Amino acid sequence: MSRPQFDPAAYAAQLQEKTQRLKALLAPFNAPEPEIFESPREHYRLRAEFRLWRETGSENRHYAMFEAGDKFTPIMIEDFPIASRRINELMPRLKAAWQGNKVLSFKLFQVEFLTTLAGDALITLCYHRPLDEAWQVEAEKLAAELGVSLVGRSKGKRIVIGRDYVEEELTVADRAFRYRQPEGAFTQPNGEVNQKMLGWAYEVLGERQDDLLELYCGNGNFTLPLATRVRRVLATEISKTSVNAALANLADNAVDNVTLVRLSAEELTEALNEVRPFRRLAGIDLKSYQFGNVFVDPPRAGMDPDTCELTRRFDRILYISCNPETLAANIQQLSDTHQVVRCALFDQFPYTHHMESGVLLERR
Ligand SMILES: C[S@@+](CC[C@H](N)C(=O)[O-])C[C@H]1O[C@@H](n2cnc3c(N)ncnc32)[C@H](O)[C@@H]1O
Repeated sequence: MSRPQFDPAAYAAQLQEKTQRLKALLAPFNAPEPEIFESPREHYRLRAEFRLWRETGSENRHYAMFEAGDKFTPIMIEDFPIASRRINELMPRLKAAWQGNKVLSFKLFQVEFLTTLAGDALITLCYHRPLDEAWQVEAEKLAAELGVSLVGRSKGKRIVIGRDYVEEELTVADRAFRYRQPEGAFTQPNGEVNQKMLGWAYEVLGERQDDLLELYCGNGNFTLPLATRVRRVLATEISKTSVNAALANLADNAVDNVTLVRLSAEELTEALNEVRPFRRLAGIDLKSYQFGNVFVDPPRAGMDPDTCELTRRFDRILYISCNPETLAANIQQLSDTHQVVRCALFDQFPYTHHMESGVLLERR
């Protein structure tokens, strides 16, 4: 993550610029006016990742970040107002702990914080050395002192002290959903805005009598509330860690109309096009679904052309995107059969040019 230029006075103008950019990208498709969902101006980011910068000739290490494109000029970070209050409270306490403790600080090069609106916290410490018993003893003391879970990482090895996930609670249409969000897998960075996105998607999908196909479902962030709107859901995701979290989240929330399969979007497309069978789909009767709706939330690259083509089969395509350029390219591919009937801008990433958006496409 490069350093966002924190400047609350500039927030409104930056959001206006993003709104204009989204409108311009969606103008060729006669999209309606976007609904705008603002972010808190500070303490909105639930995750933060810092490199550590070691003073020359000393073992003192400092939190550091870099501007995009410049890996050599560290910017020392003492506090980080865009990050959650919990991260800001933990940062100096963690730094004091490693400055006074060689076992914890030796070859420590990166620190990652993961927190939740519900107040949970997990810290990942990344090392350029193997982790031994002495490290584990000190790390256990530190985890207890800070009241967090701790993960030590070194060359593909991982030691977990406490849990390897944080617990979150998000409310959608007056129902509270409990989530576990695993370390090392995707989570939405801006909790308040995420909750607004879930509410928007829930409202826009509406109450349906048929089924929903979900691609790129992650830890089940959208799956849980959207499952309450339809008869059945078939949800897919590529990451094993996220799939395991999603399975736990479905069980914890007693959501029982979802079938979850670990498949890439490309593999699912092949399965639905009967290009080849997949063992992971054994026992699932794809033909038994009455899919009227598809929900997608792909990574920045958007949907590949074949997956995008697959979504054309559905009357309703609900699309959340973290990259408006690839969103526009996908809509372009679908525009002869589908039209944009709702759209929204979710300001997940204040003080950066990044934006999250959502569209509902319906068959013409
Ligand atoms: C933007 S995240 C959205 C996750 C989830 N909807 C959420 O709100 O947390 C995109 C997800 O797509 C998954 N992913 C990336 N490439 C994929 C692919 N080719 N097929 C399926 N899932 C993929 C990632 O692991 C990640 O969980």
